[in-house]
Amino acid sequence: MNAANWWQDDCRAADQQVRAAALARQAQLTKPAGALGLLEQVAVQLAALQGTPRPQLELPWIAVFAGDHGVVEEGVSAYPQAVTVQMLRNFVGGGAAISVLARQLGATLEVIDLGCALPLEPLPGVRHLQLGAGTANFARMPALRDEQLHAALAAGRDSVGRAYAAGAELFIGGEMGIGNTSAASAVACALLSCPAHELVGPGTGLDPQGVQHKAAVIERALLLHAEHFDDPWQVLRCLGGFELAALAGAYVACAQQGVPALVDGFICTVAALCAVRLNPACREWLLFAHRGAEPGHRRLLAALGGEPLLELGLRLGEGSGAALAVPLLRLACQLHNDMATFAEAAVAGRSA
Ligand SMILES: Cc1cc2ncn([C@H]3O[C@H](COP(=O)(O)O)[C@@H](O)[C@H]3O)c2cc1C
Ligand SMILES: O=C(O)c1cccnc1
Repeated sequence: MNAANWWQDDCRAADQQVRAAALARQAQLTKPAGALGLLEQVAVQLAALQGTPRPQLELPWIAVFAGDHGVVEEGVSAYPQAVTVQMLRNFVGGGAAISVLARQLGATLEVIDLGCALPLEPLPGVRHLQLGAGTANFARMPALRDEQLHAALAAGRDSVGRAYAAGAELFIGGEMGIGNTSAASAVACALLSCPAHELVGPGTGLDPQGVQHKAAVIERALLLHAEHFDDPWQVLRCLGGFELAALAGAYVACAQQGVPALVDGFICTVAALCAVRLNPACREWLLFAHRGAEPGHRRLLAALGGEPLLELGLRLGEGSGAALAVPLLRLACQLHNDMATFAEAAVAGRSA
């Protein structure tokens, strides 16, 4: 193994003894067996991942990765590229959806600028890594250079390192980058061997004609880069983005460092698919927050065997859907930890 390819290093294993204890506890709680559905499963999974029979979710860590996309010159987004840097200011100004959600949750919000196309002044509270002035247009050439992909993957890993050091019990990745539903769709088509029209959707709000044009641009790019599609690293290099790669690196690092990750929307789920292709053992550390409105999200979740907690018609990104699922996960933990057992409450168990 190439030592530089840190993403191939071993992942931590969930604690199977704790899982068995957590499952046994669920069976003793005063409710019909299985009656809390997916909430039981996520509490047990969090217990096994956190290595404790009493899972906790006091400090979620939210990292929003931002980067621009050269493919926007093909006219694939309903919004102008300037929105990426403008939203970076909004994240730290406190007015973005994820800023509001992070405040309400008492979560740490870290904002990482990986490389925007438009000029951006240094912003207090933003980590500026400047991997380039956005990616290249993947409809014409590879989106990233090798060193940019290495740096983006490492940026995700390093954010997880800070989350771990801060004692965060959950990692949420978010993204910002006009055009990134195109990059995400292209990556997903390459990894799933799927034609563009089956995965591409409106993103920020293209009309049906716009979606058709976006699919045609992606189809052209798929033909251009097809020789690389058996290697997830090459797929990210040819079709990905700085923030997609950082998210993929973060998800692998979560599994290596032992921090459960809660995956957000369509874009994050594509990054999760990349992570699982780069290092299949990381799958166990991924929880899925929601199924969003972008039509390809359903297929992505199915490919990953991910069972989302929420379905709210979200199509925002930024990590917002994952943040919205945190109260539910917290309640799942509290139910698991604080409900009485049949014996404690003197309630009769199942008769047959
Ligand atoms: C104001 C605004 C805030 C956002 N926050 C997240 N996105 C989301 O929309 C973008 C992807 O959609 P597309 O591929 O169609 O450009 C990403 O930046 C994503 O995070 C936003 C988009 C806008 C316009
Ligand atoms: O689900 C997402 O991640 C998404 C969908 C549309 C626009 N931005 C993000």
